[in-house]
Parts: sequence; structure tokens; C-alpha cells
Amino acid sequence: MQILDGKIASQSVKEQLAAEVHQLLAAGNRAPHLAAILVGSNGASETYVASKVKNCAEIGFESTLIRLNADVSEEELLNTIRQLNEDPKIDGILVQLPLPKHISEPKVIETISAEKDVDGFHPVSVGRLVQGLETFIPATPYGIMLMLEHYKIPTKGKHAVVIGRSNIVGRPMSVLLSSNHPYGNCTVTICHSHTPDLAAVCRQGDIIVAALGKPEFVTADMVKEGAIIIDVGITRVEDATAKKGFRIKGDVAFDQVSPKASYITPVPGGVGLMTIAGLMKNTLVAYKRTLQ
Ligand SMILES: NC(=O)C1=CN([C@@H]2O[C@H](COP(=O)(O)OP(=O)(O)OC[C@H]3O[C@@H](n4cnc5c(N)ncnc54)[C@H](OP(=O)(O)O)[C@@H]3O)[C@@H](O)[C@H]2O)C=CC1
Ligand SMILES: Nc1nc(=O)c2c([nH]1)NC[C@@H]1CN(c3ccc(C(=O)N[C@@H](CCC(=O)O)C(=O)O)cc3)C=[N+]21
Repeated sequence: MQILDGKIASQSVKEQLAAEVHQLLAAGNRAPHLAAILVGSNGASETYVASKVKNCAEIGFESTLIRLNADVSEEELLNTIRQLNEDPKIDGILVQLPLPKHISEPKVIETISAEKDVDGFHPVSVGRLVQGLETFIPATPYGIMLMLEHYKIPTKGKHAVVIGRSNIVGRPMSVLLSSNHPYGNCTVTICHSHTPDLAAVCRQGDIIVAALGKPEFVTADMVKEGAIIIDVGITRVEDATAKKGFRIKGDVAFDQVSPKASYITPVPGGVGLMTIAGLMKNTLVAYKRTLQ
């Protein structure tokens, strides 16, 4: 069993990005610039956005964090996005999800200019992904592909079982794994809450991507010997003995599943870090298009 270390793999991606930014700056160009919008304050979202801002600084990107109150009107949020769309100094725009209930997420996502949609959530980006055209790939599935690439794990011809069909993880993941991509060409089964006998489906998986948001859902009896296990889940579970009063748990029962796996991603320290690397790569692409 080998652990797929998100720290090592994301560091390698970020070093490549930093080197590229260094060259661009030396040639007299401005720095790539990511704008992140955070509506309200939610502990987990705060952590992710802070991490995105910190990663931008590490690789030489500029970033702007725009904080809006939880009771901001939908129109005000849309206007903020429109201003960023028009701003030539901004290359990528990200609106942290989830949003408060009174705001329509699809409306917000469609308002972001497709050229700056570094999250890859815009219908144009999704359509291009499905058609196999060049596009912004949603950061988490992109990060998983980068992880497979870093560790050179062959996927061709394998049966991949993806648990979860969300727009941000499960659905785009299933599209990528089934696509004609160097780390795709899998036969994919996508599962959700109406899948009968999920355990039996999982046991057929040479690769399992767990993205359902239920801590330690995938247990050893659901996993084929030698399977590749990608754990996307991030759930904060209260734990009085932990430093911050909570622990982060993945969707896979790591201790019992890891002895059966050929490769497995830990949580934390796995897919989450690759997600940020994917976002940074998308931002650099958006930036480079503005130079042409
Ligand atoms: N590491 C990272 O970078 C990221 C981690 N995450 C984490 O990944 C997890 C999933 O996130 P996200 O996709 O946004 O979550 P959603 O809640 O949007 O989607 C969850 C999906 O899992 C399915 N599901 C839920 N329960 C079951 C079940 N018992 N059996 C089978 N399928 C089930 C749902 O089915 P149905 O559609 O039928 O409701 C749904 O399709 C969360 O823990 C989240 O925090 C998310 C983004 C990035
Ligand atoms: N518009 C939008 N884009 C997103 O990409 C997006 C989003 N909304 N909403 C929420 C999810 C979640 N997400 C994560 C990013 C980084 C880690 C991450 O860095 N995890 C680390 C640290 C975990 C921790 O300490 O909390 C790890 O797994 O080791 C996790 C999860 C991005 N998301």
C-alpha cells in the first residue's frame, strides 16, 4: 500500500507554477490575480479561502478577498461579480460555496465570465468538459487527476466507481475518468443516494472515488483487494481532545481500508491540497490568455 501524499504532489505542482510566474515577472509582466468572494462566515469556508490566499502568495500570485455579509442581496453579489468581470487586472473569480439560501447558486455561477471561471462551474466550462474541449476543470477533480499524474498511476481500462454526483466533485470526476485523458479511459459507474447495494458496486471498483460527505462511509468489506482509493470527503467531527475541538474525517475508514488498497489518499493531507493546486493552475491559464 502506498499513500498518495497531497503535500508532496501539490508542492511539486506549486513549484512549477512559481517558476513560471517568476519568468513572467522577470519579462516585465504583471502577476496573475485571483479574486475570491466569501459570503458570510462559516468556519470551514474561512479555512479554505484563507488557504487559497496563502497559496497565491507562496507562488507569486496576487489575490483579493472580498467579504460580503451573510444578508447581502443577490443583486449586490451579482454586481460585485460583474465589476470583477470587467476588471482587466483580475484573471480568475471564485465565489466560495455554499451560499446563503436566499441567493441562487446557478445564477451566481452563470454571472461569472466564462473566461474567468477558474472553478470550472459555469455551464460553458461544464459543456466544454463534457465535449472533451480545453476548459477550466473544476479544481477538485482536476487535483485528483494531477495526483494520479504525479504518482504515474495507470488508469486505462480500469473500472472506476465514483460515489456522489455533485456539480463540484462527483459529476465532473466521472466525466474526466471516462474521457480520453492520459489518466482517464476508465469505465465509470457513478453512484448516488438511490443506488441499491452500493457495497456490491464498490467491490467491483479498481478505483473508488468517495465524494459523498459521510465520514468513514467506505469500509473494508466494500473494497476490492488492490483497489486505488481516492477520498474526497471532508467532515468536521467534534472531538474535545483535538486542538481546535474538532477532527477532520474523510469518507473512507482509512485504518481498515488502507491494508487492502494499492494506493490511498489520506484526509487531511490528500485531495484537499491538490484542489488548491488545481485552482492555481486554472488561474495561471486564465492569466496567460490575457497576454495573447
Ligand atoms: N477535498 C476537497 O477539496 C473537497 C472536498 N469536498 C467534500 O467532499 C464531500 C462531497 O462534497 P459535495 O460533492 O460538494 O457534496 P454534495 O452533498 O453536494 O453531494 C453528495 C453526493 O453524495 C451522494 N450521497 C450522499 N449520501 C449517499 C449515500 N449514503 N450513498 C450514496 N450516495 C450518497 C448524494 O446523492 P444525491 O445526489 O442522490 O443526493 C450526492 O450526489 C463533502 O465531504 C465535502 O466537504 C468537497 C469539495 C472539495
Ligand atoms: N467555489 C468553490 N470552490 C471550491 O473549490 C470549493 C468551494 N467553493 N466550497 C467548498 C469546497 C471544499 N474545498 C476544499 C479546498 C481545500 C481543502 C483543503 O485544503 N484541505 C486540507 C486541509 C483541511 C482542513 O484543515 O480543513 C486537507 O485536506 O489537508 C479542502 C476543501 C473547496 N471547495
